[in-house]
Amino acid sequence: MIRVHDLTHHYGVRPVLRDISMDVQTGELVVLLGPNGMGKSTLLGCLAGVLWPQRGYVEFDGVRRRQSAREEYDLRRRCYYLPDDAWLPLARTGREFLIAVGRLYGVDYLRLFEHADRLLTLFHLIEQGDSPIQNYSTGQRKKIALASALIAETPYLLMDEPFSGGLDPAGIVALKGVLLGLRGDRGRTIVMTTPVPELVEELADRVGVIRGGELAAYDSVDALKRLADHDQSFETTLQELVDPDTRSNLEAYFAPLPGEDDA
Ligand SMILES: Nc1ncnc2c1ncn2[C@@H]1O[C@H](COP(=O)(O)OP(=O)(O)OP(=O)(O)O)[C@@H](O)[C@H]1O
Repeated sequence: MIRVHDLTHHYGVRPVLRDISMDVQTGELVVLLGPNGMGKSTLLGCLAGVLWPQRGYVEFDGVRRRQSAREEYDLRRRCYYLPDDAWLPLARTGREFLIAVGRLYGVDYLRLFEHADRLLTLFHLIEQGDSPIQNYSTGQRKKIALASALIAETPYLLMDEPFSGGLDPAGIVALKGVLLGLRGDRGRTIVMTTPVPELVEELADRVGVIRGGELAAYDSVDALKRLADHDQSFETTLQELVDPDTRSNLEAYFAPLPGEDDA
């Protein structure tokens, strides 16, 4: 289980997250949703231990992040953090990279080679698998980064915008399927961010909406669905939670400009 308690984070004097508290149960897939620049990546960075909140704390199974070097080291081996612009070893092949990540996370050798093959197949990278990553297209780089997160086989997976960055439709379907499979059958705990409400209904057990530096909503998909009006889709309900001003801003945008006839 992941516990975030009363977390506040500033960049300089500017507060980005204020008093965030949330629990993620083991085996859940939680989607953090919010407009651009609202602090989703910052919250994920705090969960991952790469950012240190000014107040509050993050715990994994009762172990607080960055409390002791030994505990933090153990935690990092159980928790894979994939930033949205993950570093890649450009001179290495995709396969070499996957094998190196798997070894770093202590995955058994025999499984590792088979798993790497399956990931390369799943993401249509078999042909590129033995070429240096510098020859990959943008979408292929995203796919190899995603594969690196999956090959680590960690119980906790923190992914920043895994569906962005040029994934093609087949890649999106593959990633959705893998995340659903891991959550359902293998009891992995996954926290991911996205600015796109469309992904939530299919994937999430629970949704956190970050707005104005606060957790504006944190509930199960079923509970959020009950908020939806009969004449309104779940996506529209989510969209309104994420950005209540979108509709009025659209109306304002299409209002007659000076000199236009408003008849
Ligand atoms: N290193 C930094 N120094 C100063 N300000 C930062 C830094 N990183 C992020 N910010 C600011 O903090 C706010 C939250 O950024 P963050 O990247 O967490 O948002 P986000 O919700 O993930 O956005 P997006 O959907 O665009 O990825 C933004 O206003 C951003 O400008």
